[in-house]
Formats: sequence, structure tokens, C-alpha cells
Amino acid sequence: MSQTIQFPPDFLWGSATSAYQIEGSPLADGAGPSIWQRFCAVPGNMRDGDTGDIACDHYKRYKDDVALMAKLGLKAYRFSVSWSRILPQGRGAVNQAGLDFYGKLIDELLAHGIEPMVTLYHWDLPAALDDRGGWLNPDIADWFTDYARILFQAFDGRVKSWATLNEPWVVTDGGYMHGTLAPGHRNLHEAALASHNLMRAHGSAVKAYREIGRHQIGIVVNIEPKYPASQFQEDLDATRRADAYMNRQYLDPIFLGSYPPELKQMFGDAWPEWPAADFELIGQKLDFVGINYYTRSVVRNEPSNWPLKVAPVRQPQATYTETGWEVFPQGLTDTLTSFKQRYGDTPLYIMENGSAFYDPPNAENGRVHDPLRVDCLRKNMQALSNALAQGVNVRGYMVWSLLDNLEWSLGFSKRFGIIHVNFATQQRTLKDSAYLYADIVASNGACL
Ligand SMILES: CO[C@H](O)c1c[n+]2c([nH]1)[C@H](O)[C@@H](O)[C@H](O)[C@H]2CO
Repeated sequence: MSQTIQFPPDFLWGSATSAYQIEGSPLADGAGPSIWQRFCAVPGNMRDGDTGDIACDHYKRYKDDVALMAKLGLKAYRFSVSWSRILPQGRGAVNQAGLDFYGKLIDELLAHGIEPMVTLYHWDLPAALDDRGGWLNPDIADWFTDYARILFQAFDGRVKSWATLNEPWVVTDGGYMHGTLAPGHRNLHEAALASHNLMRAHGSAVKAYREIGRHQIGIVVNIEPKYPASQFQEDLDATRRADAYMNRQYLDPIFLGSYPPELKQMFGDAWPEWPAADFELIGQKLDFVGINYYTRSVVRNEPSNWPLKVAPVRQPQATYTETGWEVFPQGLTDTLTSFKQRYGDTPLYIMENGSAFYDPPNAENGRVHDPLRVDCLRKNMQALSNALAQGVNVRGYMVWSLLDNLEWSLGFSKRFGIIHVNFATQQRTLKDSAYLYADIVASNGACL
């Protein structure tokens, strides 16, 4: 139901990217390789053999890209830091040139009145740490905290918003459960261990921030609300399993002090009794939670599907994006009201929301018309406003993404940007969705 669209006067409008997806120059100026460097080098891992070697060439073009953010009137920009630019070996000696790059980016943003929002980890683990077990090694909580502390000390005077992890679920499910993302493992025991170590590392970094930080810190999770395909008990149970695994697995231990019981049922002996002290660490109070919302899932029971025993049910009347995600703005409203109901009034940011539809490789007459993405953006604005009207404490919205970029193992085949990138020439062109977003930002949504 459409209601009057209204946003709080200080609502923070911005856009989001991540280091490996846009920067290029992954080994420049002393940087070390990440697990994505390795993953891309394995034939068959990446659509069309695409890599992050150049991507959007942002490492060299960041001033032009910040100027485009300013042209759109953005108030904030969410980006991630490449751990292996800062610590080429993942720990030990600091690479000053890596710190200098992000310092220059932050200063450029501030000079344009754009608030930097930093994600410490957006999937690009230093390869040297993967050689030591990566997220499977319990020591990674300390390695991550040492890395975080270096950034806090270097930038907390200029960065007021820190997120420890981007989507621990994707890191675990893609990197360790199904092997579709770096480091490409497929092992139930490893998935459980990596997931828990990610949360320990998150809590340890938050604890370190409380000792030296002066601003706000949180985590970013992807939420995909689950709806039962029928009211048969088997589908209701399947929906609950899917919700526990994808959505509650990370927020429950932070806010409720324990994992959803369905996880032990699903993982079996791969899910040990975790030490109680871990939950004290994981449960550090957060200043905000970032939520990435793209789509929902309609769920049915499917005993043959390892290990969750669920399957999605395609909705025949719905619009689907190029990534196969149903356009379902009501799911954004439901995600936000459900968060409030289960976890309370912690401030929220939509840290990613967007859609991949086909855009031509080259702009035509300086324009890129993207009507489906424009329609999606409008509908998601309505859904977000509806959640605000129901009292959900949402503080800002970062559209995914500023630029067309490397969509991980899908390469450059999927375009999420509101700014088109011609990857042959690196030419940037504002899409129609960029012009709409600029109007939304300028009018605080009143133009809708
Ligand atoms: C399953 O998680 C979310 O659907 C999700 C979608 N996305 C993400 N998470 C990641 O944070 C981005 O790096 C992706 O580029 C972006 C688009 O695929």
C-alpha cells in the first residue's frame, strides 16, 4: 500500500562500493595479494575470466569518482579497505602507501562534504593469512583486531562510521560452504568454524574500538526475508530453517547471546558447543547495524538439497533481476519491521540496495536509460518510507552501487551501478537512475 513518502530531515543518503570490486591495481605500491587474486587465477572460477586487476580503475581515478559523487549530491560514501594494501602479509609490517591511498580518498571525500563510511572487511582476505588457515584459524580474531586498530588509529579522526564485516553469511556460505566465492571451499565443518571465527573477530574489533574510538561502529549483514510456499508444516519448518541460517545466524548471537537452535540441527556434529566466553565477545554493544536488502525468498521443503533441505519457489507474476532476484520491495519493509520487533531500536542503515538489469556496454549519446532500475529504486524508496512510518530507526540509505563493477565470480556481466562504466575505456556515464537518485537526495525524497 503506498503511503506518503517521507524521510527524516537528517537522513543520510549515499552510495556503496567495495575495494576489490572497483579499485584495480591490487598489487600496487607494496600491496599484497588477496584470496580474490588467487581465486581469479583459477580457470573456471570467474565468468569470462574477468578479474579485479583493473575493475573500475578507482585506485587511480578516485578523485574523478568522488567528483561524480559530489555531482550527485551524495552525503555519504560507503567503501571498504583492502586489508592486504595495509598489511601485505595480513599482519606485521604496515604498508604506508596503502594507508596513504585511503587517507587521500578520505580527505577527498571530506573536501567535498561527503561522509566516509568504512567497512573493514569486504571479502578480500590477505592471501598470506589464508595460507595460515584464514577464517579457519582462531588466531584470525587477533589478526583482524590488529588490522582494525591500525585503521582506527590512522583514520578515526576523520571517519565517524566503521563497520567490521560485510555479510559474514556470504563469506561463509560462498567461501566455505558452497565454494562459489574465494577461497572456494566446500565443507560443512569449515563453514561452521569460519562463521564463528568471523563473529569472534567482529566482537574483538568492536571491543578494541571501544578502547580507542570516538565515533560509531557496527556490522553489515545481508537479510533476505523468507516466506513459506504453503502453510504445510514441512514448508513452515523449511522457512524457519532458511531464516535461521541466512538471517538470524549473525544477529541472534549479537543481540540475543546465542545462535538459533536450527543451526545445530542443520550442521549436526559440524556445529560444536562454542565456548561461552565467545558470546560475551560477539555480543559487544553496537552503535548501528547495516542491512543489505535485495530480495526475498519463497521457501519450500526440499529434502534432497544439502544441507538446508530447502528450495526457492519462483513467483510467476514477479519481475526478476539479471541476478535472478525477485523484485519485492515489501520485503524491505518486512525486513526492517522484523528487525525492530526481534532486536529492538538499534539504529539501522540500509548499506546496500539495488538491482542488476541489462545495460549496454556503451552509453548512447551520453545517456544510459535504465527504466527497470529506476522503477526498482522508486518502489524501494516507498518501502523504506513505509518502514520509517512504522517507527523503524533507519538513519540512512546507501544505494548499491555507485559504479558498475566486478560482481565477484559473475565478473562484469552484472551491472548494479547507477553510473555506467564502459570497461573498455573506463568512461563513466550517469544512468537515468543516477539522475533520479540525485533528485531523491536533493529533495530528501520529496520528489517521489
Ligand atoms: C546475498 O547478499 C546480498 O544479496 C548481496 C548483494 N551484494 C552483496 N551482497 C555484496 O555485499 C556486494 O559486494 C555485491 O556486489 C552485491 C550485489 O550482488
